[in-house]
Amino acid sequence: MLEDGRTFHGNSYGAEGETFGEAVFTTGMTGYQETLTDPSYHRQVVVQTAPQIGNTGVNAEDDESDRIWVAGYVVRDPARRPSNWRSTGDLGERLEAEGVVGISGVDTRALTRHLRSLGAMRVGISTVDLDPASLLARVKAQPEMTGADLSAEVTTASRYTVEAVGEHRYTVAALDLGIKRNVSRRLAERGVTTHIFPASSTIDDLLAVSPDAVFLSPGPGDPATADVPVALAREVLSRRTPLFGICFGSQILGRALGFGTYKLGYGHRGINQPVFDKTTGKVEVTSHNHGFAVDAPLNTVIDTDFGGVEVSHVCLNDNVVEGLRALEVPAFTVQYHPEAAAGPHDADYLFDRFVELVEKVEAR
Ligand SMILES: NC(=O)CC[C@H](N)C(=O)O
Repeated sequence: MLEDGRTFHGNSYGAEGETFGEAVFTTGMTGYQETLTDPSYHRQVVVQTAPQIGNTGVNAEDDESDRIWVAGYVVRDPARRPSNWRSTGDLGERLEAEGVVGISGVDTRALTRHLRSLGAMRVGISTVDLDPASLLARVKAQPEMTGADLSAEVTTASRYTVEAVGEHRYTVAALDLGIKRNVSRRLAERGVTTHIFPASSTIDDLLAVSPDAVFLSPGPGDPATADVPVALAREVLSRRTPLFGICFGSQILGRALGFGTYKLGYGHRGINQPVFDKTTGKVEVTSHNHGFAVDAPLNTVIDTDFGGVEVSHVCLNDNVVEGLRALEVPAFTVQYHPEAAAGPHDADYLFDRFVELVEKVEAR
């Protein structure tokens, strides 16, 4: 039941019961396990446009966090029998085991077109309340994503460390606003040890590990609510410690530089979004999961409290800001996911850019 009253009937998939959230669609044809376990999908009911989901089962290696985060799951045709050499289980059974309410047999193409025309909106899925009027009333009583402050609900309870692989080169303090495992994995491959901090950490907490750089993670919710991490980012910028932000982290760094953020109509979620890197002139195919974006002018150097800043990356579908680069302090961001698993890997170079930025600052 969507908040505008449009209803889709289907079969129970995963757990029975009832769930509510923001209905969003993702166009990724692979990587459903990574999608489900991405904390940025907290409070969102994910609609998969790919018609068949679950074909390769689930495995022990691909989770991006230690649980499924989506509030609900909408698919067309779930696999009746998974088959893959890495598969250790069935997706429907895993959804059920984790209490995730889903629905199958839905015309996900019609649902996606509806969301694309009218925008992301609240939704409910129920196997218990089949009365449209009462379900609709409860959908409308749910909180909206605009104004949602969710970092405290997804962040780590205490600090932990992911060690560098091979020789240790640098130490990064990462603020966990909903981090995905592949971020620290990508850094570890480059000799970086990452200390992952709870969202409420202060600048002194971060400085206690003597970081060579700070990372602001992806995460769920409305960046306009993230005043505490924005203040922290401003302190990091003032200290000229290298700073890299991904997605939610990009929005926070954008706000720290003085930009506003706004909600997109239906967001970018998928793994084939074209992004133009203005620093190289190259187009990369990238993974996205964002419903908000930074509001900044595209083709000019913008004067901020921390010197000139330019938009470094732009989405070629709709000209949305996909990255920022500070010219006078060592800080940059991307709104999309260079750490993307199951790929694509075009944007992997951004982790090299981060390490090169740290190298440059250290060499001074
Ligand atoms: N993946 C993310 O970090 C998402 C950021 C933010 N919650 C958005 O939807 O835009």
